Amino acid sequence: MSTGGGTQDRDQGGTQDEPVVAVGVLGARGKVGAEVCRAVEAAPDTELVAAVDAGDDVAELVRAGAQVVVDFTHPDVVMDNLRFCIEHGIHAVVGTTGFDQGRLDQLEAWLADAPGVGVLIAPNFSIGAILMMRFAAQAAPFFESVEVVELHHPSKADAPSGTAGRTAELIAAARREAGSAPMPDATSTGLDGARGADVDGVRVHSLRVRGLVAHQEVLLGTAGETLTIRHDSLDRVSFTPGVLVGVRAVASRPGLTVGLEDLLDLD
Ligand SMILES: NC(=O)C1=CN([C@@H]2O[C@H](COP(=O)(O)OP(=O)(O)OC[C@H]3O[C@@H](n4cnc5c(N)ncnc54)[C@H](OP(=O)(O)O)[C@@H]3O)[C@@H](O)[C@H]2O)C=CC1
Ligand SMILES: O=C(O)C1=N[C@H](C(=O)O)C[C@H](O)C1
Repeated sequence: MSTGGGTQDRDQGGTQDEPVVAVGVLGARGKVGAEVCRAVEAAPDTELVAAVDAGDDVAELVRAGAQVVVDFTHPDVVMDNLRFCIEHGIHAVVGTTGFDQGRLDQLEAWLADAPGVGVLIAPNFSIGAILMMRFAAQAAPFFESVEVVELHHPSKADAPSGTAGRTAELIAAARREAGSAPMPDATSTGLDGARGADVDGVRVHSLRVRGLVAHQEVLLGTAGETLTIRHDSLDRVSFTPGVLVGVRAVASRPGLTVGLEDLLDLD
């Protein structure tokens, strides 16, 4: 569905110095995509020019003049969407999960043939979740044990969540850099899955419970004390300010960027 014109300065928002960004949304009728559409329409410096969902013609993004596409679809379709965007010179801000190293390598290869195009992939766009990941990585070398528990709604396709996978990788990297010892675990017998998934040596446990949105705890422990770092997304509006940060920045970051943290002034 086209929703209006392409690139222009908008009377109420964009100026000569601040052009309005023409945005297309893929997954526009989904839980997060619908919130993103509302946020893009409400911001003074972005304009929703195309709202595309399953069954719609993706070429509408080109016809509508989208400069940046936001993708919140499904791990099974996101690579085809990104190939289309890159081939058509459209920058992409991606919330959809399911990216392993193989997929990131493929994106780098496509982007090498499209200089100037930027793709930003962030496993979580909420500021609280980004800080939770950072605090967990900072704390991890100070404790003998660190495990991740992620809790989501039962419509979620992937497990563990992209956020939990990224958190585990950041924890593992921080512990490697600090020379931390392997975590203690005497388990020698147990049911498959009882100890969760092993992500880079960090145990990750996935719960799917009706009523939940998106939640994560990182539990750290050492002799005589524990520390629990918890984040809760209670509403999907929590993701939209970060998405808009990405929309505004992606055109000035050609190539592949993973994670929103480099775009925020966290240090
Ligand atoms: N990075 C982040 O901060 C966040 C990431 N996510 C991730 O975003 C993704 C979407 O989540 P959520 O909104 O909850 O999921 P939903 O299932 O609610 O929404 C996905 C939407 O995309 C549609 N869709 C499917 N295939 C295509 C296609 N080829 N082109 C366009 N649209 C398509 C779906 O249609 P249909 O239902 O008909 O298939 C659906 O409307 C997931 O991977 C999730 O993990 C979620 C929250 C935050
Ligand atoms: O599917 C979801 O809902 C979410 N997906 C992302 C993930 O897999 O980490 C982000 C957030 O947890 C919500």
